Amino acid sequence: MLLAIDCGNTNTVFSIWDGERFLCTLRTSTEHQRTADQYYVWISTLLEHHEIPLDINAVIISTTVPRVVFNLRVLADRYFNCRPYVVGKAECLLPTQPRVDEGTVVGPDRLVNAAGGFDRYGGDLIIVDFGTATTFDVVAEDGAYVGGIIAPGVNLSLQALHEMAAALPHVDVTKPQKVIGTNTVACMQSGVFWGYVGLVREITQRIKAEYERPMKVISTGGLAPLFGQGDTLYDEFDEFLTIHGLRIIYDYNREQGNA
Ligand SMILES: Nc1ncnc2c1ncn2[C@@H]1O[C@H](COP(=O)(O)OP(=O)(O)O)[C@@H](O)[C@H]1O
Ligand SMILES: CC(C)(COP(=O)(O)O)[C@@H](O)C(=O)NCCC(=O)O
Ligand SMILES: [K+]
Repeated sequence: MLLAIDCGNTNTVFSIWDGERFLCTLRTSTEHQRTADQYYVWISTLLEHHEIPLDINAVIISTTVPRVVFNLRVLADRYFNCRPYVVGKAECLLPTQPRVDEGTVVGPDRLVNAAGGFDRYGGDLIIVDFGTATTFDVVAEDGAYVGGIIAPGVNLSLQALHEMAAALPHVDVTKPQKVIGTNTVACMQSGVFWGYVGLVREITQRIKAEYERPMKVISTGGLAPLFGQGDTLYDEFDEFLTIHGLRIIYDYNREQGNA
């Protein structure tokens, strides 16, 4: 069984596969202090709940938080008796190399999205990923990651307003009924919601104009559907794009005989 780990700045998602068959995902908050033993107790309890035997013998990790790698490596070594592939490290091969400025370290999540997106939808893509940051990844005709955009995440923007402005409360993002807010919460929700709809529309349009070839827009991340509602911001929403990308990169390494 394969354990594929997608660790973002906010949440870590473990997905479990039996051969090619996807079994389940488990989600926890990202904390670099969490030890291998703590992960193991958590995974084994949840798998027991799902009635899935714990028979993991391969691990692949993508993380935007470098400090979590140590404990995840210990987890793989101590409990699953294997050496994990860590996306972005030399030991993990990529189907295509990114084409970016020399010395740039691309977020592994973006390389994984590019691999998953290319496998599912072909090249010439814009992938919009709503995470801690909102990222736009441009995938070329041959599947290479060739750049993109990093914007502040939706919840990060709302949190920043609350933290930096004494009179602004903590609010959750939602689609407001009206644009003109008539109370503080409605004003904040309108600013963030319509601001992000505009951000996504403007950035995708500008990428398309600069790229000079027809492109498909794929969205992923828990908040993506909210912003697509009733609008034509994306061609597809793909909740499992990142874990699919991890699967593709894992298979590629096996095919290449990279043990
Ligand atoms: N379905 C959802 N509804 C509301 N908020 C969500 C949903 N999914 C994720 N979030 C929030 O979006 C933010 C980014 O989460 P996530 O996509 O897990 O980020 P990352 O990949 O950077 O860890 C977090 O604040 C999370 O709580
Ligand atoms: C842009 C990111 C912070 C997004 O991370 P996330 O929101 O998924 O936690 C991450 O991809 C990252 O740290 N990137 C490094 C810089 C780059 O990709 O160019
Ligand atoms: K992201």
